[in-house]
Amino acid sequence: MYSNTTMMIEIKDLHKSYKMGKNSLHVLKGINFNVKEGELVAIMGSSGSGKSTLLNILGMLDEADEGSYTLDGVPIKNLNEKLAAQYRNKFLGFIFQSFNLINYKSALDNVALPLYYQGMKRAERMERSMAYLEKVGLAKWASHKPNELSGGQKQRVAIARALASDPKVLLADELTGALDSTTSYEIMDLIQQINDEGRTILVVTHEEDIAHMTKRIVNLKDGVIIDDKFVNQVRAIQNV
Ligand SMILES: Nc1ncnc2c1ncn2[C@@H]1O[C@H](COP(=O)(O)OP(=O)(O)OP(=O)(O)O)[C@@H](O)[C@H]1O
Repeated sequence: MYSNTTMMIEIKDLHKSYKMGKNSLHVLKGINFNVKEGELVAIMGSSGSGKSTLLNILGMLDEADEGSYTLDGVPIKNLNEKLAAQYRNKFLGFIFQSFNLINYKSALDNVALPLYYQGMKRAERMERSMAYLEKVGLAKWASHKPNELSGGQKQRVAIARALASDPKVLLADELTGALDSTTSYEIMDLIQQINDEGRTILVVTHEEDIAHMTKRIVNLKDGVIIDDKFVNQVRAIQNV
């Protein structure tokens, strides 16, 4: 079904332990999985199963102890720190449960900030940021600060910020965790639209109904994948 599709993420025999004094906690115990371009994948598992650890490694925010990770054909281990940072900015967009917006900046400036760090000229970054705010339905709220926005609106700003760099992969850690169910489904509807346009998205969640709005569910337990299956995607908007 995917024979002509690019492999976006390839992970082989990934291990990660945390040192705890003299002891070591083996959190990821040989993870193997691949994600093709355009997939929408949920990573599920109970608390402590290693979901965030895996997402942090996929997001190049942390390194595995063993195993290989290839992102869009590039083995991550071969990159020096500077290249890794450039690669992360270019290829990956992050969305968090707690939005991680800067409170004293407007919605527009929050979206534009990563573009500033990438060296984009002001006129271009403002135009692009406005276009992404429009895409997430928040053009009218561009000048508002995060504390004037609802939780769902804040997450829309965060999604616009993640998209503005045009990353190949979006990584979301419990993106609906701070939202009521109606707002969660509206946010998942936006995620589904973004995926429909071909963007690869991975969503960590512990909520079954959110996971079923993706196309594939990977289940982690005690640091290993115990189940990896394609599912019939539930359209989020039916639930609103
Ligand atoms: N930096 C760290 N140092 C030590 N132990 C850690 C560290 N980060 C995570 N752990 C431990 O590793 C295990 C897996 O944590 P992780 O956050 O990946 O799980 P999770 O599945 O995302 O859980 P949750 O759903 O509660 O966020 C847990 O036992 C956690 O306490």
